[in-house]
Amino acid sequence: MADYQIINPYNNKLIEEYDFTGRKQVDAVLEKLVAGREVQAATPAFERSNILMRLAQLLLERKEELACLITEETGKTISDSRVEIDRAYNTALGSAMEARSISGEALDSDAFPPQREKIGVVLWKPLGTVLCITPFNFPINIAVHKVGPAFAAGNTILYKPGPQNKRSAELLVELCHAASMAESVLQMLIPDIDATGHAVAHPEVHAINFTGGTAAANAIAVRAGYKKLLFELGGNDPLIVMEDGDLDAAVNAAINQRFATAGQRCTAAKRLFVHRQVFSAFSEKLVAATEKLKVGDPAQDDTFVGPLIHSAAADQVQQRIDAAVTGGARVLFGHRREGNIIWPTILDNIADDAELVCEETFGPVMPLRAFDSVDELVALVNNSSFGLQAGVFTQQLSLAKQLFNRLDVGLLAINDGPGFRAEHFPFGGVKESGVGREGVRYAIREMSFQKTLVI
Ligand SMILES: NC(=O)c1ccc[n+]([C@@H]2O[C@H](COP(=O)([O-])OP(=O)(O)OC[C@H]3O[C@@H](n4cnc5c(N)ncnc54)[C@H](O)[C@@H]3O)[C@@H](O)[C@H]2O)c1
Ligand SMILES: O=CCS(=O)(=O)O
Repeated sequence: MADYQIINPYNNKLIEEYDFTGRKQVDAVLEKLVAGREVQAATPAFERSNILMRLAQLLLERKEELACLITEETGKTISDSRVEIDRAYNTALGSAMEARSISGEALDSDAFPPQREKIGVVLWKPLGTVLCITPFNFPINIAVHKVGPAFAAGNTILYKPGPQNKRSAELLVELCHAASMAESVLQMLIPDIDATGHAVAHPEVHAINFTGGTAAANAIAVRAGYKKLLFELGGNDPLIVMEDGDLDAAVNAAINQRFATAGQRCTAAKRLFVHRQVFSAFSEKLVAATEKLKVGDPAQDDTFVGPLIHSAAADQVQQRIDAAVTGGARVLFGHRREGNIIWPTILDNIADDAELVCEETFGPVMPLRAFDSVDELVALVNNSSFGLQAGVFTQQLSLAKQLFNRLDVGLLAINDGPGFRAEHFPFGGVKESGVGREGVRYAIREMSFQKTLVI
């Protein structure tokens, strides 16, 4: 039996089965990427930019093919998959633009005695070879968020996609090579866990750019030693509705940022905190909007919620919902499953220590929690091992600024949900949500080092 079977999460059909690669293939590919550093060193920034522009164009030209592959592999609805390719286009375009402006700074030595009349010229230089490891849920855009900036910075790249995403990843690499990214500059492998760890520890790998869960991140950190780590990890992001918040806008954000992608987003609105004064009105609007969502075949254009990535993922979400209900939670909508599909589910009266609330729950379920004061809200939101993003609906700018300062997150969106993301904004969290920042310009710096010339 093959090491891995790609099974369509909606219809359980076998798409492909294959064996993982081993340490020998990792060593052989890294030998190519060492040679590729000379190719990168000889490629000026404007040529790297042009290659990334061509990649952006190819992503648009092959959008439907890429979107269908994502839907087949992950069960993401075709409408969400198309949006992902539009986002990947922006990410590639942003990488192309930033490649032309990786600027450093000049320093005068006369800031401190003795007088030496020296000038320091500080430039950003590539680290060398970056191992880019991506998760299942946004297989193309998250890969472009790694490959694009790594290439723009002048690195060579070993790209390790999720095992479920082999075909979409292969097409992405085909497009990168068609855009003239040399094969000695970008290589893709799907090694087994041991060989992946071998790559992490390999002396010719200078940085690990990883997006995924905490368990994998911890395993990588153990093998990586003091290499540069860029970790984009989990989230348990709050969507907050204050007593003066726009309830229709908040419902729209909650629906799109929790039930789209079947809730499988690091920045999904996984916990909803609603001021008690508007709790009933918000809940009624939310249920009424949720009832209208189409659930089912992700290949249909009008489907809003498709299946989770596999049965184990659906089992975990169902068990957490069942446990919350057993613990006294009230079901306002949903609590239904068919195959790998979990219906959009809305609960309230949930215990604050329920696993559904305390852990990162990767599914279309919304726990609603009423609160009465800002101090209570801050304590509830910060009582998490994660700290990725947050969103608050309020008209009080002073309150929003207070929450910006008091919440342990990497981003606070005002009158939007925690799922807000612009590809060129800095992206990342605190605590167990990760280390470092993506967002094209910031990722370029993470995969570079500052080199100073003194004149
Ligand atoms: N912060 C972000 O930008 C972001 C974005 C998407 C997903 N995520 C997180 O990713 C998780 C869901 O994605 P997933 O299920 O693919 O995550 P995962 O951690 O299971 O896998 C992520 C990647 O790491 C690889 N991997 C797994 N174990 C490994 C190990 N021991 N050593 C090296 N590599 C290993 C996988 O093959 C995959 O390519 C969630 O926690 C989600 O919050 C975070
Ligand atoms: O899973 C999170 C990825 S994104 O949609 O926030 O970029």
